[in-house]
Amino acid sequence: MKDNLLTPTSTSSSNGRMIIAISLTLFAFLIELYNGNTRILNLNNTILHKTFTNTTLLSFPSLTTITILLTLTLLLTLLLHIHRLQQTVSKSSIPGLPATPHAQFLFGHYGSLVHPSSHQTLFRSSATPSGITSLWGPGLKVCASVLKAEHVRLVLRHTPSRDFSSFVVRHGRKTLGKDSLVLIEGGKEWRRTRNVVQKAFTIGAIEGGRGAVGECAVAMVGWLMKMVSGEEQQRYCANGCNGHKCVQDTETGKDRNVVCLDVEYFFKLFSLDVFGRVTMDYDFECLKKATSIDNKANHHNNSKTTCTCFTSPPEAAAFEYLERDVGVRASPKNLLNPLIQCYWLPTKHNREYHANLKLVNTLMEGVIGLKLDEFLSRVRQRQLEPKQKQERGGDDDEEEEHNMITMMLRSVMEQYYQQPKDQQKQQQHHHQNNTSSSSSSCPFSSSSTTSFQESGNINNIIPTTTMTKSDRTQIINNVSHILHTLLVAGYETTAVSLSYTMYCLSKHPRCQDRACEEARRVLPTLNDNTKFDEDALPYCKAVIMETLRVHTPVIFTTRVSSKDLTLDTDDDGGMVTIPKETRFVIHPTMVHLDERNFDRAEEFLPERWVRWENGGWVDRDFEKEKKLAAGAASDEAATAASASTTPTPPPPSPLSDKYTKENAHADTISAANPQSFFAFSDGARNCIGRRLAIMEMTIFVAVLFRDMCVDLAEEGYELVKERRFVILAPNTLPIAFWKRDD
Ligand code: HEM
Repeated sequence: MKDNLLTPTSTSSSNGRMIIAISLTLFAFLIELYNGNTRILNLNNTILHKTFTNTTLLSFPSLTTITILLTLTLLLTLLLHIHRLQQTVSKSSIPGLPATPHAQFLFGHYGSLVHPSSHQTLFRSSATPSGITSLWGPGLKVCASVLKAEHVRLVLRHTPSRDFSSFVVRHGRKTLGKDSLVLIEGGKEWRRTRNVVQKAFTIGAIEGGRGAVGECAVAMVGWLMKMVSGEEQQRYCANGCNGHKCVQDTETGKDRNVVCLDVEYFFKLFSLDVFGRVTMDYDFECLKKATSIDNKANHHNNSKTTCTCFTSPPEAAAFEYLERDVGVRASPKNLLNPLIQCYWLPTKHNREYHANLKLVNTLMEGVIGLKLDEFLSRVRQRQLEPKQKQERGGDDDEEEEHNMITMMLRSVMEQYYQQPKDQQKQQQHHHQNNTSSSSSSCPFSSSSTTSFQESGNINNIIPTTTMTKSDRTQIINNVSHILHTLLVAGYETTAVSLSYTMYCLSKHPRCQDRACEEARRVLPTLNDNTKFDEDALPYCKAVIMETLRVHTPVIFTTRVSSKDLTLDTDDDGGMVTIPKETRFVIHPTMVHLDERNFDRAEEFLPERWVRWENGGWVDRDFEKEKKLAAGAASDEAATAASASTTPTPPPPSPLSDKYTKENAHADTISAANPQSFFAFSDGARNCIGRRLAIMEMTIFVAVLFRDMCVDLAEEGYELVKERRFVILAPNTLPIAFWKRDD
């Protein structure tokens, strides 16, 4: 293990000397004053002089004297305290681990944590050889960070408890509701809420959404094609906008029509449309509305190369506003700004906030209300059926209610009607007292004492008489909060990930060609009967996995350990015990880009996830390849066996011929270990939307690259990432799309 760096850093020791010097000077001044000897400070005849040289000081101190002495003593104590804190933060937060520099006495390493560029220094500079770092969190909480995949897995699987700043929780709850899944720290309350959502995110429900995702992807790519061909140009991009343009292909010298867009905005529309159709059984028509508004009035020509003349449909704009609002209000910059912290102040910001929240709530509640009516009418019908038929009806229910929103309604109602009456009343009362719909209580909150269990048949639980108005409001509200939470967790993450995919593929045209080959083979035609299946598109899926590995959108996640964890610090048997209650900060990008976890970690190589076999791409089996390689090393027939661990390259094709050398380099990469991949976190608290997100993005990549190509739209463009709350997103990302001519 490295030497322990427990010595204070040079900055903090010079700060310490300065503090001691100031304290001593103040102390000397105090003594001088008390002796009435103010002449050395030339204070004769000043108020201070009169105050202190008056007889009152020596006989009986005046109120002013006491106040001044007290203030000075307090100041002195404070300075000494700060000095002590400075000394503390310069040491390791966990005994046995090296100290990490750049800690600050008030916020610890928080300042460096929030700046993406500082992560590298922070997490790597002072880590043990196995990648463990000790940190100070805000308020000098003890923190640790781990880089080795094995350690990360252990931490994430050990406990689902997260630790949040109280500001994030406060503002998050205001918008997403008191029992928002993402904001509950852990424990039984989290488990109950998670179960409700989990019941809706079944494999069947997600697979049932493939058709809708395919349709949204085809609509978006179809629109891009029209833009490129100029069919839509007149309407959207006329009058000087450079969104649509004709450029010369550098390789062939031929003219090429392209459309250039700042992509994140479009992927947000796509992601919202998909979310609506898959989870709410509702079509927001965001893309359609955004692209069919005659935007000439909104036309602005401030971008040199990228078309920006679109207006967000109101729903998309409202979701976007609320998503950003939490980040703005919880930002450390605004913590002391009452105009931002107080929701009730009549400011422009607050008016906009309330209007957007109302718009979103009205929309959600309207959709849920309709679904609830449909569901109730089915249940009532069944209640009227003869008993025998009711008993057989269980299976039909399952089929009929395979959409997510109905399944959520079902779980919420089961919970609600399983509770004793007095608890239902209590919740309604609580709801009525909270005029803001977003702060109502939830039936599966901690106040509920009933166990969360399968009820068997919901037909027997729902009252046969009409549901009371307050029951209805309560149920709609709870489902609305769940949907809003899911939307916040899944909307921007997906759009940002798709944007990064465009960036990676622009930099790696050889991967575009391989994705195109696969898409054309698997999706020879695109029509109403096309079956979209991400599992049949392993290469496109590998492109998504590799993008998420290299550009992980969620910047970090936290866990609070519930027991001591012993981890190795180096290869020589060194160990460290990290005490319970330690807060772990896990930074997935740093883990993914660490050579300990992935071979040639900095390179973008989808081939680490898939191999060519029997005329198509298949997922690579890391464990099997590892065993084969290990067996081969000890075996006589080493050469023959090791050949089977090296993926067979695909046969040359007209598309990939151009990139023979690059492809050969990619095909020799060793298999990725899926257990070292943490873009969706791990353990019981992993991302609930992982499957949906991968399905949505894989299908989009296949549909797009089947017929189109992408490139960076601005020469010399450099990817700059900005932090938005917990997401790291590209600042701008201008991408040029064009139609493949091969
Ligand atoms: C590329 C897209 C996505 C990425 C990279 C992503 C990533 C993550 C990560 C890293 C977490 C934190 C888990 C932790 O603290 O350990 C998370 C949580 C969560 N995600 Fe996702 N996510 C994505 C898409 C989605 C989608 C589409 C949905 C739903 C529609 C969703 C719903 C959630 C929810 C509800 C949680 C909170 C789970 C809990 O606290 O128990 N996510 N996600």
